[in-house]
Amino acid sequence: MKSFEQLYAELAEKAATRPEGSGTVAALDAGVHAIGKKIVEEAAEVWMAAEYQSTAEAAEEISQLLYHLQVLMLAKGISLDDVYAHL
Ligand SMILES: N=c1c2ncn([C@@H]3O[C@H](COP(=O)(O)OP(=O)(O)OP(=O)(O)O)[C@@H](O)[C@H]3O)c2ncn1[C@@H]1O[C@H](COP(=O)(O)O)[C@@H](O)[C@H]1O
Repeated sequence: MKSFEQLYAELAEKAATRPEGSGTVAALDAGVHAIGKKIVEEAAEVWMAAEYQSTAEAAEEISQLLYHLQVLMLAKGISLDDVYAHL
């Protein structure tokens, strides 16, 4: 289990070191357009899970949406504090 901050730090490290086989590196290389499409797809899966699936399944979909949002943040150079400033 990891926190939102821990995941962001891990993904930032992946982006910097570009380890072989990293899905995050592949997503960043695919670019903002592809990441954005993934976010929309995952958001729809969150919605569907919340309406028709279990609480645990909805939580898993939410975790995937948060992951892809963080990938977009990294692709755009947006820090956690940049986002937290608006919360
Ligand atoms: N938390 C996540 C995470 N959540 C979601 N995903 C990605 O989102 C996909 C989930 O999408 P779906 O369930 O819709 O499955 P899918 O449509 O079949 O997926 P794709 O065909 O698009 O790959 C997964 O296949 C992963 O590619 C994640 N990929 C990585 N992480 C974590 O990110 C860290 C770095 O990962 P790597 O960069 O791969 O090393 C690790 O700690 C991972 O646990």
